Amino acid sequence: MSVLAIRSLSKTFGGVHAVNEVSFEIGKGEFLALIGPNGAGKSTCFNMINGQLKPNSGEILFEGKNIAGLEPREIWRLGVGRTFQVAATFGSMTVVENVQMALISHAQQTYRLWRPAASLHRERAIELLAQVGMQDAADRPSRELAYGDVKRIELAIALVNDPRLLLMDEPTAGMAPRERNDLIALVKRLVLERGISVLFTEHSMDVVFSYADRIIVLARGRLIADGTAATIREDAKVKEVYFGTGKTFQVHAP
Ligand SMILES: Nc1ncnc2c1ncn2[C@@H]1O[C@H](COP(=O)(O)OP(=O)(O)OP(=O)(O)O)[C@@H](O)[C@H]1O
Repeated sequence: MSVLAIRSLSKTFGGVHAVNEVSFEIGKGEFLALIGPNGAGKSTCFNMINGQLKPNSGEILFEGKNIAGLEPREIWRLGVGRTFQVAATFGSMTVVENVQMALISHAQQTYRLWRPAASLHRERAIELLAQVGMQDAADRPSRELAYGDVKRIELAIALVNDPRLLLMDEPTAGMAPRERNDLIALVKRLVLERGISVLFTEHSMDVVFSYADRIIVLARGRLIADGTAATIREDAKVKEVYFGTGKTFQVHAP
């Protein structure tokens, strides 16, 4: 059984078919890239899966259960993780406190318990930081971190609820090419080690074609291709929608 099965998913805004009868699946431990030109419907698709948007029609089966239309928190608790931007909100907290906060929230403890429980979950938080190579920075204020390191913390936080599916909408936005590769290589390692399935969007074709196990392509709300890097690179429809965008499908292995 697939971890996630999307069936005929649709969402319209006014008269715009942002996502139009889209169907695809993700297997266990699969690293799946969702690509497409601007306005293709990638974010809309993501936001329906994580609960921020309600679909007009279609099913989103997570481990066989239809989660379409559930609240984001319910979906998260079922085991669908996502990366959140921590940079702005929690800059004054230390790195480890940021992760502890997420653990406390996961355990449904309230914010007012935070102070007396400052050491709560520290051990588990350090463990999660170790998984993303950030344990040495545990007691540094988050605001002092380089951007690439903040992204690693966001990843550690996304692992707090032991997700079986992780959604990453443009995880490397704003990063330099080298940093992008490092982050995606780290995610890929976690996918392999923990057997998590990952759905990610990414504008760097180099990253997508180097790391994704499979690639699905949206254009104007419709799914136009689904296959391995080799298949997608040669797909006539894909070439057509990307023609003239300046994007190439060359693989520059990092
Ligand atoms: N809240 C909204 N209200 C109205 N139209 C929207 C809304 N969100 C998205 N759209 C429209 O839906 C279509 C798909 O947008 P979406 O943001 O999902 O595409 P995308 O593939 O993520 O694009 P990008 O790569 O530029 O982020 C676009 O035509 C967009 O203008």
